[in-house]
Amino acid sequence: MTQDILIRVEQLYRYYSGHCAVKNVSFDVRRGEILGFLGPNGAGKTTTMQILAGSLAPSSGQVRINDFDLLDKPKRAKQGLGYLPETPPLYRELTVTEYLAFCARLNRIPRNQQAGAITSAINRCGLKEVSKRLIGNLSKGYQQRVGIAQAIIHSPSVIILDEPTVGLDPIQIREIRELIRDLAQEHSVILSTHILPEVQAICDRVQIINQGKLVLTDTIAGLSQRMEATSTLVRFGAPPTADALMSIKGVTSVEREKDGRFRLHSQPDKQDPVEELVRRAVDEGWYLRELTPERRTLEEIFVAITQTEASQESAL
Ligand SMILES: Nc1ncnc2c1ncn2[C@@H]1O[C@H](COP(=O)(O)OP(=O)(O)OP(=O)(O)O)[C@@H](O)[C@H]1O
Repeated sequence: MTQDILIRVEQLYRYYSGHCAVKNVSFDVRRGEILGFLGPNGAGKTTTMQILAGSLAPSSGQVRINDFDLLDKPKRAKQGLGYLPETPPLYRELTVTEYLAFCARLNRIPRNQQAGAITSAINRCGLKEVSKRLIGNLSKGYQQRVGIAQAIIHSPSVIILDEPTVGLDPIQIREIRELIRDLAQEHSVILSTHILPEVQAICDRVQIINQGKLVLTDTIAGLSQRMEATSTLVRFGAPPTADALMSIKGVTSVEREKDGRFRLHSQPDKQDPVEELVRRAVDEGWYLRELTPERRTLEEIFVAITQTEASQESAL
């Protein structure tokens, strides 16, 4: 395992009494990256994250963290990992500092380094003003920060955040996303979420899991490419016939909208019809008034990928 690969997951399976929740999942997490682990509810994200965190045993497969096998050397492997579960493990009756002191001991931070580790986690997670308050009295956004502080207290090389913005208001969501980006300067991050724009906003790379299987691994740039326009809305002063539009190279189908506009479909990896469209509109006097490329949303790509998988499965 090279120094740049912090986590290596190989052929992971997890069964719950006959039901296969994670099927043959393999991936790496590299130094310095924020990896988005994206999937709908019930896809197998939490199960995978729990296995990585060492709180759930896999049915088969291997997880190595900083080159330590999670099953053979659990203590050494877990030292390299911080975990914020979907429901943060908080003690509401403790103050923030008391709770983090408890977490520092749990993580076996040497006694003479505990105070420094607590102060650093408090500062990095923006908890200074609430450090003496009871956790139970904090807002959900601050409670989530405390959850993140416990995940980083032992300076792990990778942190796993499972749905860290669920249940937060829009301002808290923005703040937590900023915090994650800040943390990524020192830690690699696995961000497990079902929120597509969250992955786009924060991550470098994305993996999509559906029904326990990884169905896509790509960079965010690659994902953007998949979102490139496959249709163009056009409006003309003197509209041509649909047949004339169909004759443009690259156009695969033409739809007429109720408001008189046309939607021209094309294929992303084939000839782009726009240049010829503009030239013909000028040459043939169609008076082009509007030309709007329509990008595929991440949702559409997600649905397309997951539906293709589902139809392939049902065909077997
Ligand atoms: N303890 C369990 N016993 C039985 N089945 C389980 C258990 N935990 C999860 N499952 C099932 O395994 C599958 C994957 O669940 P998992 O919680 O990993 O998905 P998820 O992607 O995290 O979804 P969510 O975002 O809803 O938590 C689901 O079908 C779920 O019902």
